[in-house]
Amino acid sequence: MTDAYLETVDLACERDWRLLFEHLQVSVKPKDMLQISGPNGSGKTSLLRLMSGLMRPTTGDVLIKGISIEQQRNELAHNLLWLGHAAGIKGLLTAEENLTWLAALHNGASREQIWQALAAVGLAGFEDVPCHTLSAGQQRRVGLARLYLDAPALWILDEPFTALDKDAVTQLEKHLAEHCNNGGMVVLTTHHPIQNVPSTFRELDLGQVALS
Ligand SMILES: Nc1ncnc2c1ncn2[C@@H]1O[C@H](COP(=O)(O)OP(=O)(O)OP(=O)(O)O)[C@@H](O)[C@H]1O
Repeated sequence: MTDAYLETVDLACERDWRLLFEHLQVSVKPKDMLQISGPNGSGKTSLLRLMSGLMRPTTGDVLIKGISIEQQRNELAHNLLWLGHAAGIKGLLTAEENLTWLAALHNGASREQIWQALAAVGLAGFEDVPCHTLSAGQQRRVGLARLYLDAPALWILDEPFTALDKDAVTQLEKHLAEHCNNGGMVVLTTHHPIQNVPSTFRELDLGQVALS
C-alpha cells in the first residue's frame, strides 16, 4: 500500500510524433512540493496536463488516491486544483464573478470568503471591476486568489509566477510552502528560481529523462 496521493505509472507522452518522456514514475504525497523543470518544449506543461486529466497519456496511467484518473473524471475538481499558464479567467466577468464560478468547481465560497481571498492577493477595491480592465499581473492575481479559498489539497500550477511583481512572487512562494507544511501538495513548473521552499521540495528535470 502506497501513501502517494498522485502517482504516474509508466507514463509516456508523445506529441506530434515526438516522444517527450516515457517510463515516468512520479509520486506525490502530502506535504510534497515538486517542481517540474526542463528546457522549453521538454514536456513540462504536457506532464502537468496529464496529471490533471486534461490530456490522455500515450501509454501508462495517472492515479489519484490509487484510482485511475480515467475512472474519476467527475470528481477530479474535488481532488485537484489546476491553474494553467494563462490567467484562466473571463475578461467580461468581474473579479468576484470569476472567483465565484471558479470556487464552484471545488467547494464553493461565500461572498465574504471571495472578498477575503481577493484582499489576500492585493485586490481589495477591485472586486466588481471587469477583469479585462485589469493589468496582466492583476488578472493573474484573480486566478491565484483561488489558492486562498477552500481548495483541494493538490495544486497543479503551470508557471504561476508569470506577470507577478517581486512582492507578489515572495508572497506566493510563502503561501505555497505553507500549504505544503500544512499537509497540502504542490506540483508546479516555473522558470523562476524559487527562494522559499518547504523541506519536502523536489525537482524533476525532464531535460534529464532518458529516452530509448
Ligand atoms: N497543442 C499541441 N499540439 C501538438 N503538439 C504540441 C501541442 N502543445 C505542445 N506541443 C508540443 O509538445 C512539446 C512539449 O510542449 P510543452 O508545452 O509540454 O513543453 P514545456 O516544457 O512546457 O515548454 P515551455 O518551457 O516552453 O513552456 C513541444 O514540442 C510542443 O511543440
